[in-house]
Amino acid sequence: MRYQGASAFRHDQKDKIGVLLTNLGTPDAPTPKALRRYLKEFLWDPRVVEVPRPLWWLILNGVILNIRPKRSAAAYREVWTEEGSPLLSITQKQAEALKQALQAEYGERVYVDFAMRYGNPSIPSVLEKMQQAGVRQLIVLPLYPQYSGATSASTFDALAADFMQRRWLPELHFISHYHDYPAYIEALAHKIETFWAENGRAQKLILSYHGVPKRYLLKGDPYHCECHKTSRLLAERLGLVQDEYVTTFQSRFGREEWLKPYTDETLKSLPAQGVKSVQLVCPGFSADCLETIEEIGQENREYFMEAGGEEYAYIPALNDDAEHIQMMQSLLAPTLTQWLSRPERDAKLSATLADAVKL
Ligand SMILES: C=CC1=C(C)c2cc3[nH]c(cc4nc(cc5[nH]c(cc1n2)c(C)c5CCC(=O)O)C(CCC(=O)O)=C4C)c(C)c3C=C
Ligand SMILES: [Fe+2]
Ligand SMILES: [Fe+2]
Repeated sequence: MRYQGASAFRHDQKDKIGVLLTNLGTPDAPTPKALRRYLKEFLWDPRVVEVPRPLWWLILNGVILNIRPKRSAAAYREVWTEEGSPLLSITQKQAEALKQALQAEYGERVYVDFAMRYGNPSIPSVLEKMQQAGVRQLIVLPLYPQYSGATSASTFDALAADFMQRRWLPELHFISHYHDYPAYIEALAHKIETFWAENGRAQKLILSYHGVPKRYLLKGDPYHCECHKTSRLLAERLGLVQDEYVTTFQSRFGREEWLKPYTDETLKSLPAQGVKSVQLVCPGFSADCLETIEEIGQENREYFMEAGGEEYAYIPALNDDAEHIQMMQSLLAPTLTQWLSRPERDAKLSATLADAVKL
């Protein structure tokens, strides 16, 4: 059978409105074996690595998957906690807090869950769970504030691939970005101001975003512009002038040129320009993860200190902060209120119709 139906469907089941939070994903364990599986899925996604498939298959399977898993596993071990991968445990907490908030406001008709684009819990497994639970209207909120083909569009691909196999599709609202949403800017600004109130201010604030190959920008990916717009709005809100902050890009992969300026090179060059104290914030990461805790919290700190820097601080991501959850709640509110204003499906009538079909 080509299309998967909901054969266990009961006509007296109440319809629900689903809210699905997604993030990138993470390995199941900090081991080379789990990393190999995770990186194989992640790096084979043509949205992530735009290189002709036969050539990339050879490089990925012949070189990268023989070297990278061991190196990445060592890095993941540095950040792994009793709750597992930080990205997974924080996303889980975000979903739980959002569920509490939305159900308190709208009641049990709203169903909240989370999924990962790569690894577990997978998008198809959570969509199946939601369909079984009666979700007929679905809002998907990928927790990527800035749109990129490599992240937001790739998440849409995974949804579409699942829907292509399903008989009964939900009504869909896909939130493709929120880089300039006022409550997001406000939550970031408040996080930074709270940090300043407790720790004082550094000479420079570094706004570091995950990079992508420069080629993607030249081909029309709006990610670079959206990062810069987030930075500008945040700087305006904080009253920062041009030389008090800088936007940089981190986490390069491979040999080609990525978006510049690079975070590591910027940090290595700042002390010689007289900047001895910096604070870093990563507005594109909605949850702390390997790339913030290890790369920004540890690796880049060493580069800065070795270059003559004196004070270095990382300001954590918004994670499951109440203000972050409220931001998500207000982002979802217009669609939720609109959908909730429609009459509920008449379960009683449907049950009768179903009986009629059986006769
Ligand atoms: C190979 C190219 C990569 C592109 C393009 C890319 C874009 C991109 N990634 C994020 C967010 C995250 N990336 C994370 C880890 C990570 N990213 C890449 C490569 C690319 N990312 C790799 C190989 C890895 C794995 C770690 C490693 O081996 O170094 C993470 C952290 C996941 C975790 O488990 O903690 C996040 C989050 C964005 C936002 C983005 C483009 C905009
Ligand atoms: Fe990445
Ligand atoms: Fe741009």
